Amino acid sequence: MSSHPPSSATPQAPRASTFRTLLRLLPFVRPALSRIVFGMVAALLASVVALIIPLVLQRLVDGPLSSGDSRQIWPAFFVVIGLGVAEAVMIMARRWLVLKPSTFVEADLRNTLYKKLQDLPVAFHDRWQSGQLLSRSVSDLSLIRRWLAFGIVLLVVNFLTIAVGFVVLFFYSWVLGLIFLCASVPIWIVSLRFEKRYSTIARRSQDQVGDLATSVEESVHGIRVLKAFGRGKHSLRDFAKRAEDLRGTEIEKSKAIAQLWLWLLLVPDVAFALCLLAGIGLAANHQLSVGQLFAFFATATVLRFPVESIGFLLSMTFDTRTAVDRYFEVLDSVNTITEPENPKTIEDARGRLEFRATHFRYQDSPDRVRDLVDGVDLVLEPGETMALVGLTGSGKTTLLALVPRLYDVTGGEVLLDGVDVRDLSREELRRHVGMAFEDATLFSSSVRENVLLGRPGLEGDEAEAVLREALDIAQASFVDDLPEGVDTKVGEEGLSLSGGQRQRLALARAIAARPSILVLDDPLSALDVDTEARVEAGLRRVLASTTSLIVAHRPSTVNLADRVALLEDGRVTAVGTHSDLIATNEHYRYVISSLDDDDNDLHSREEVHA
Ligand SMILES: Nc1ncnc2c1ncn2[C@@H]1O[C@H](COP(=O)(O)OP(=O)(O)OP(=O)(O)O)[C@@H](O)[C@H]1O
Repeated sequence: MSSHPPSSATPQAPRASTFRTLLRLLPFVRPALSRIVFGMVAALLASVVALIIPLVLQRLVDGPLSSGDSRQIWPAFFVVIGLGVAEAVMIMARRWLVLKPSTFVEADLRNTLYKKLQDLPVAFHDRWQSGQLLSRSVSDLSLIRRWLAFGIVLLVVNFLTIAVGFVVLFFYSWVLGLIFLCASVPIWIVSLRFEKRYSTIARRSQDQVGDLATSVEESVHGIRVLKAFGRGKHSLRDFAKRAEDLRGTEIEKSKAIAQLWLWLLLVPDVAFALCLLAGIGLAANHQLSVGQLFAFFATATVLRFPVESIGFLLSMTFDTRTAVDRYFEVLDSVNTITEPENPKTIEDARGRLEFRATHFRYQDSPDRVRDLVDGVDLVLEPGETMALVGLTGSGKTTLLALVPRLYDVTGGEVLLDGVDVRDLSREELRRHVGMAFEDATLFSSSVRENVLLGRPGLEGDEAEAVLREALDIAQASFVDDLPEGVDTKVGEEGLSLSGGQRQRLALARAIAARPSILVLDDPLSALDVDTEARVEAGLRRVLASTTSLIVAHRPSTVNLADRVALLEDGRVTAVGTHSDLIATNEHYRYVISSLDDDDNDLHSREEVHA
């Protein structure tokens, strides 16, 4: 799993404005846009209705209440009731209109992100912490959904309500309206300052959530190691520190919100008091009727919720802006493993593999270090089995990864039947090349699905035959003893199986793909000597028609190969049969003698292979 930032420590690119950032959601929101707009209209109507109620009250106070004509009270009463019901219906309509489409937008955003993650190269995943990706695809997206369903609608509507409300206040009394307007100026200043401060804290908080998710993911993933080494407490300390960092940031966030709230609560109260003072003076001088004064305060009360909620809605908007930023950081990542513009095809794959002056270095390797793969020239003829041998860390796994383009060469070429692998479509390349890794990864599905992963179109008897043959060659008949045979679910990452069992299934998966090139990264390391010998015998049958490049960590694996290539200082310095190289190459003898093998006698199992 990746272990490097981007995390909270990542320097940020220059920030686009909040509006521009949020606008990037538009392509995803477009299908839901009409409903969201209608939702806003419904919410706005609800606000307008709420603002009309004080008008009726004014008529009531200045009319029947002051004249004492009780008959006129009832119509006003029913009008107020009617307006109240209309407001409730509008609010319900708003919720109905926006809730459902926002879930579709969220699902679309999530699927797009997942697709992108599948498409991005291994080099991307090397750099990104899994928890950061997890938090982006779960909590950030749910934030965006809530903002779409609720935040943006109320933000727009509340601003409009406040604007309309101010006009109404001016309508009742321009003096009181002006006082109210001037008194609210500090709110706008504080809100603008809030944006800057809050956005920075929100970003830190969301990144720290990602760090925390990485911690959980790593400790769950490595629970066996932690338990075996009694590192639970250490891991807890590490986790607690990250949780504490997040708590600190959340407190900072709350303080910023609390400061804004202080102004949002204080300013209307002060404005109310000032207006009350001025209003009583105006009413005493008969410049304002009691009904108008009453309606003014009723309207100002209606405006209280929109004004107060602005703080919450702004913080929600800035949280969402951060979530959108984080989301698009992944989506904007460039996939360096590109599809060729004019892909070539290999009609009849023969399986000739050639490394021609191949160079490769990892993107974060320092300039002073020479290329890890530093000019490899190597040819594997069709049907040939080649073992790749070298000291640990010499770049064997890396060289193998260049064949299916898990990484792209940084110089030279890798050719398949004379075609540069970068000129083949990725889909075609993956059809020609099958791969099995030392750390066999299985998925939480059935044995059958895991083994036939590379043959998605296969069904019925044909699928069964391929499955059985692959399991047979990989010596994986243990699957028949599982509770539901090949339909048994192997659990998360196949952890219900032993390491050797997982390796055999991963090997069966590579075999079932029926590639013309098989790339095996020490696929038998977890097997006992006898099982390995049987697998080797099975492989020999398959490998006869398939070109294979096998990283060998045990002399017994070398035994499978027609020839052996020696990787030394980033180059292939010798190619030959095992016995030739033993006889002629000192470094090869040194490497072989340093390899771990339970069975040092290479020839002791020849009868098995015969
Ligand atoms: N994703 C990566 N990013 C940066 N450096 C890496 C990455 N993967 C491997 N390396 C470095 O490249 C070098 C070669 O690694 P590689 O796994 O290819 O060697 P190897 O010969 O297969 O080793 P072993 O025999 O121990 O399996 C190592 O020094 C390793 O630290």
